[in-house]
Amino acid sequence: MKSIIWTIAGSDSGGGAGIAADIKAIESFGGHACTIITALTAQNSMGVEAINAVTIEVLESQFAALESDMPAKVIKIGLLANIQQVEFVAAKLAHFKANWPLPPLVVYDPVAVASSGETLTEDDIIPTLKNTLLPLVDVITPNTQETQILTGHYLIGPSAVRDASEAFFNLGVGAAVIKGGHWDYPQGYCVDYCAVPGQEYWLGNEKIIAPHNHGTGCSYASSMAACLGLGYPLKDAFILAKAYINQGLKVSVRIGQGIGPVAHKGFPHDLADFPTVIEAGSWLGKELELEPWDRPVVAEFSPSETQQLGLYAVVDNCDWLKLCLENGIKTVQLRIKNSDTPNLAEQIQTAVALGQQFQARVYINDHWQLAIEHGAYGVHLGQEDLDTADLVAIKAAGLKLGLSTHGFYEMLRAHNYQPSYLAFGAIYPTTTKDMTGQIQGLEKLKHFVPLMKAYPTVAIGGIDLIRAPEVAATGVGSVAVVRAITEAADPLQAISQLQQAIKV
Ligand SMILES: Cc1ncc(COP(=O)(O)OP(=O)(O)O)c(N)n1
Ligand SMILES: Cc1nc(C(=O)O)sc1CCOP(=O)(O)O
Ligand SMILES: [Mg+2]
Repeated sequence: MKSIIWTIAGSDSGGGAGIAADIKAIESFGGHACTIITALTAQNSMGVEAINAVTIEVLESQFAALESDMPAKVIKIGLLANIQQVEFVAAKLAHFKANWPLPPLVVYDPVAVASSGETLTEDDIIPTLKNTLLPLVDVITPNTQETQILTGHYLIGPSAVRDASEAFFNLGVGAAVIKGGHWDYPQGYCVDYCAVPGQEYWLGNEKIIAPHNHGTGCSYASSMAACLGLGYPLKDAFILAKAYINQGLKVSVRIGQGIGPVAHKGFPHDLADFPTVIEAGSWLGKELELEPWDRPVVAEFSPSETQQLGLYAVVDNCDWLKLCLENGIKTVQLRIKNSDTPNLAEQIQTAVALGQQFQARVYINDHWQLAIEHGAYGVHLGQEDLDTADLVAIKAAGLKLGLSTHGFYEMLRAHNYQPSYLAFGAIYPTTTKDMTGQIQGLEKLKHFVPLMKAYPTVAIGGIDLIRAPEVAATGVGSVAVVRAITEAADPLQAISQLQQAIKV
């Protein structure tokens, strides 16, 4: 069933922002948009002529109709036209959060000031917002101006952005997404910030000069709401929303005599529309004073000689490794998770030699120092390893590098390093490793593969003989398995059947 997203917002008679933008963005991501209209604004591409707030009775009737039949997974809030509306909506949200079996997530785009500069609210709602609504908000998506109004922090640099997000947390907000569309820092770039207590994400891309940008704030917040409704983690919703807006800005056109609306072009499929994940050590990271600033982002690892890595066996000792190679598997990983394994170095040395003997691609998981020491073909690393491994040394030694990714954000982060292949996981639930909260499913894999078509791609996690054909049908270049081989009643038969099953 489609996930239901309510949008509580104003109607823009010009069709560019508010409810109109919200519906288009939510539907673009496959959500179902339900609407609770707070005001019938009279506006066009030139500006706002009237607000026309609805009464609390009209608001109540919309809530009642939806609550009895179509409860929301995510509630996105835009324009609240007056203090009574703020108080009423806050009371409703408090009730839903306390009483619904599945409490809704609340995404709030504080439309305190219209992009045209005209205020859309009838009175000073800021104190009421802070006291009643913000403590119920899971994700707030203000622009720089709205951030300044709500937190009192003037965004003169990265540390002020951090301070502002802290101020939101102190007001009871769960996560802050501060949009940098109006912020020219670094010059010529558009940098967005997302934070939950203890964790922050920065995204950036060259500023897209698009005069027709009406409705970007509403569309951004609705895209995030839709993605959260689909079960994407916050960091993935963040990157998808930004890609959606970039895509829309690039093709937006004039409608009317003034500022036209951002375009709505469906789920973002073009890598060129995705922002860069800003890492400490990159030039953008240095501009933003991200730490540690002295760990350079190393890119362009030795390219793979083929896009199709085929059946990829992930095993924990050299007996299995040899059996796989003897039976024709050309991509194998030695994955020994216990660093105290007494003969670890010996096993890695043997694995390297077996790879050479069978002219196969043998990757060493985790132990990159020993992999370099013993002249391995390649290493496979996880996202955490990117913060600690000596990537300069791995690249200098000419080793291939495979990187794990779990979702859009990690995929775009891995893309910064231009590894030899990208692995997407966990596609299905698995008992080999705790992947709670990181199961991607086939539908996401269908997005990952074409986005990253420049790389050899690998799917991993819970893949067996039955699932292998549908995984291979996504176009992924390799299917990686542990248990489908090591726990098979007849491993040799399993290898042969898996090889057949992934031929598309
Ligand atoms: C092909 C492939 N993909 C993903 C992984 C997982 O690697 P990582 O995230 O480093 O986790 P551990 O395997 O170290 O637990 C992999 N090993 N191989
Ligand atoms: C080692 C590993 N890494 C994963 C990831 O998603 O990064 S899933 C996984 C386990 C794969 O084992 P099986 O084929 O037995 O499900
Ligand atoms: Mg690892």
